[in-house]
Formats: sequence, structure tokens, C-alpha cells
Amino acid sequence: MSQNAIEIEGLTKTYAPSGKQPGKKALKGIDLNIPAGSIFGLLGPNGAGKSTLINILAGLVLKTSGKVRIWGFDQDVNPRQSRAAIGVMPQELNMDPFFSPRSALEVQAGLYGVPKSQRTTDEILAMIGLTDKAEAYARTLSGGMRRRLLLGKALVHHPQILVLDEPTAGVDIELRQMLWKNIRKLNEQGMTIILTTHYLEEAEEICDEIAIVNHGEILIRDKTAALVGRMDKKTLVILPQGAADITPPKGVTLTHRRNGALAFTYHTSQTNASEILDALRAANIVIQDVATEEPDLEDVFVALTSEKGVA
Ligand SMILES: Nc1ncnc2c1ncn2[C@@H]1O[C@H](COP(=O)(O)OP(=O)(O)OP(=O)(O)O)[C@@H](O)[C@H]1O
Repeated sequence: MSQNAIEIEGLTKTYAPSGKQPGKKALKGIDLNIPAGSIFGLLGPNGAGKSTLINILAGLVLKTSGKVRIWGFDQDVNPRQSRAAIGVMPQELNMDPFFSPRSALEVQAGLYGVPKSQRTTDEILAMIGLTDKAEAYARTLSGGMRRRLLLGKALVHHPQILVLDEPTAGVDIELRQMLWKNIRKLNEQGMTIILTTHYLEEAEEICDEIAIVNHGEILIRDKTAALVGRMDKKTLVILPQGAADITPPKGVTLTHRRNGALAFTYHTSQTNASEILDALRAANIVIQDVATEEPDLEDVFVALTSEKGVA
């Protein structure tokens, strides 16, 4: 087994123009290794190239150039093995309306050449909570059930790597929790998880490592905690007793909160919190309450993607 579940070198993708659609350079030379056993988040604004990258890994989109190794198998040299190592839960919910969950899983297993003796259909149905609906027509399933079935379909061939494209977009809290519980459990059993999500809070909570993609390039990649730790920004929130008037120290931004609190945002490399407290004291402001706010992944994301001119 390789140390990395995925190894990508110089990956590019240019979509050819078709009809009124102009051509598009969706990936501009991606280098990325994803460690085996991790939960890896691929984040980026709409149109950044995340789906293109995932679809290339899944063998659904042909790359223009570059190398992709999946579980040690070069996609160009061993396409069958590299495809067998990966399971993909796509975003879209279209599925054959006449298949029951059981037959959908069986057909999928057949497509991957999983022998009957190695199929774990009942186990998968139980895991995705569809045992009761095993024989129901797919068209009678709710949106949430269909999404769970998509997860099940991604698992029929026992892949080492599971890729989830926006797994929790538009799903209710209960289903979201169920999906994360399953994903964590699969990861604990050794499966490498790669996911895209727009929910940054969720990514911060669940992902070991994160890469932020924008305009077809990787802007940054790091362990989640290190990424957030790079933000040289903090906010000191002071609730004063009565009305307060103060000019903040140089380099500190003051905003007034609706509850009367004063929020001082500063760069930790330039300003010390004690300078702000000294200024408050000098202005004879009596502090009723004080709190600090740390940056989160959203701050990192906005700072990085807005630098490159994306709202
Ligand atoms: N089949 C295609 N033909 C032409 N251009 C395409 C095609 N698919 C995607 N693109 C373009 O490539 C770029 C990257 O798209 P992609 O879907 O990979 O982004 P994304 O990061 O997944 O966005 P989203 O979060 O909206 O799904 C976009 O500009 C998109 O319009």
C-alpha cells in the first residue's frame, strides 16, 4: 500500500468549446497528495474546479495532461485497478426510478464485477438505514433516502477511497448527522475520505487536512488546525458599562455591535491585547464583560479567495 491514497502531478483540464460554450481551462496544473486514512476536504468557490478534479479521479472526465495515481495505480497504466480503488457519491440525485435500493446496489456491484459471495448488500442497506425500503421503487424514496442510496452505491465494491461531492448540500440536520456518523465510521475502519463542501464549519470540524482551490489552482493546503492558525487575526469584544467613546490604537479596527459591545479586531503580530486594554483604561471605560474571538476556516477562505478577486 502506498503512503498516499492519491498522488496528482501537474494535472490540467481544458474543456473544449462546444456550441455557444467557450473553452475553459478548469484545472491549471494541480499537484496534490492525499494521505491514506485521512479525511481530506477540497474547498473552493463555485466554478473553482472541484467537481472537475473529483470527476477525473473517478474516471468520469478525461484529463488533458498530468499524472494521477490512485492507491498506487497510475490511471493511464492501470485504469481498472485505479477505478476499483475509488467509490464516488455524486451530487446529482438522478437514478433509475424502477430499481429498488436492493437491486440498485446489486446492479452496481455487478458493474464492478463483485462476485455474489463478496457482496454485502444487506450490510450496506442497514448502514444507510434503508433495510425497510429495500424492495421499494426508487421513485417512492424521499430525497434524503436517495442520497443515502447514492452513498451505498459508492461502497458496493469496497473501495479504499471514498469521494463525496457536496454530500450534505440541502439535506436536513438529521440526515447530515447520519451521513457524518457513517463517514467517520468508515474512516475509522481505514477508508480514506475526500469531500467537497460549502459548509466551512463542517469542514473545519471533520477534515484532517484541507486544500483550497480557486480558478483551477490550489491556493493552499495544510492540516485544518494549522490553516486556521495561520490567520494572524483576533477580535477582542468589550461590553462597556454605559456609553463609551474611544479611538482604537493604530492598526486596530473598531466595530460597534448591536448590544453596545465594542469589537476590536487586530493583527496578533502587530498588536498586543494589552495595548487595547490600556487604551480603554485611558478613556475611562469600565469593562462589564470581555471575550475574544478566534478566526475560523471561513476567515481563511474569504481572505484567500477574495485576494484573487472572487467574492
Ligand atoms: N463540461 C464542461 N464544459 C465546459 N466547461 C465546463 C464543463 N464542466 C465544467 N466547466 C467549467 O469549468 C470550471 C470548473 O467547474 P467545476 O464544476 O469543476 O467547478 P466546481 O468547483 O466544482 O464548482 P461547483 O462548486 O459550482 O460545483 C467552471 O468554469 C465550469 O463552468
